[in-house]
Amino acid sequence: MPEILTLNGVSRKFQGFELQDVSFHLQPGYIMGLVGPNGSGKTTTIKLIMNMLRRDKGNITVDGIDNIAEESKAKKCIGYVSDENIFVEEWKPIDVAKAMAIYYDTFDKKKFMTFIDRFELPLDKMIKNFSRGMKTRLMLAAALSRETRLLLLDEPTSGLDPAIRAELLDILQDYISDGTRSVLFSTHITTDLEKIADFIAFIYRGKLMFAQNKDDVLADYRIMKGRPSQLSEELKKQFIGLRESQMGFEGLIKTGDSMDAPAETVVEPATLDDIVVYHTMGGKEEA
Ligand SMILES: Nc1ncnc2c1ncn2[C@@H]1O[C@H](COP(=O)(O)OP(=O)(O)OP(=O)(O)O)[C@@H](O)[C@H]1O
Repeated sequence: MPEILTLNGVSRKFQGFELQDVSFHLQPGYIMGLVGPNGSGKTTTIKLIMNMLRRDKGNITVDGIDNIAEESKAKKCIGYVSDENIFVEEWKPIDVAKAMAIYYDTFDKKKFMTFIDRFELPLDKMIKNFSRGMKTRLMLAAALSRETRLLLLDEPTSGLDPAIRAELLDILQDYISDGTRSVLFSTHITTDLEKIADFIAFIYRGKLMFAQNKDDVLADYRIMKGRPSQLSEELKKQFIGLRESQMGFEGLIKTGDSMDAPAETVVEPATLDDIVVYHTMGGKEEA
């Protein structure tokens, strides 16, 4: 079975920003979370996969299909949820169903209606009068109601209330459970990723810092805390990001570098949030 998604040396330049040489792949049956601070290139990466933006370099395949040479075939494999509404604002959910049935031969109206009901969406209201979370739920209902191999979701959980968010995470796990499909979703809510992601791709200032198994990522880093007197210049150099105060210090360090921690410093597991936040504070560049 081919990889569900492959990016090879993908680059795109805007004024003041460049997505540089991004390469990663996603195998069937897995969920990958795309993280990084505001403006780091997550939406740009997702739009390049959707060919909504032209890349300058590199190539992208979806289920083995080149996303430019065979664009419509590739897009049929993808269920896409944008960070903004993609439907005509004057449409009601029933108009979305009509349009989906025209564009996609695998669209299942019954399934769509079941999701409309499950996501508690009104049938008789125009999309322009939907809240942000309702718009996201509608795009999810549409994306989940046809046969796809990849769900490509741009911050799908950020506008959702906790109950629907938990439900969505269950839906995503269900989606990949037969081992033939995958999910790539960007988010700032790293606790969602701690729950369901198998892989984490971390983009910062247009560069892919890593795309790795989540457990390996968590095993790779530690938080070290201590008193100011324990922080030598030598130790400072080891930190990826460091916070100092008169009371003490706390920083992110590679697990290997934490092995010879000075006596009485505290070394703890790092969360994904710690890993993202400390990487963006500056300090040592990744090897
Ligand atoms: N069409 C465009 N024209 C010019 N610059 C753009 C365009 N699209 C994106 N950018 C720039 O590319 C950079 C990355 O933006 P992008 O939306 O990919 O970030 P992001 O990681 O998704 O951020 P956020 O977490 O805030 O959604 C930003 O500096 C943005 O201004």
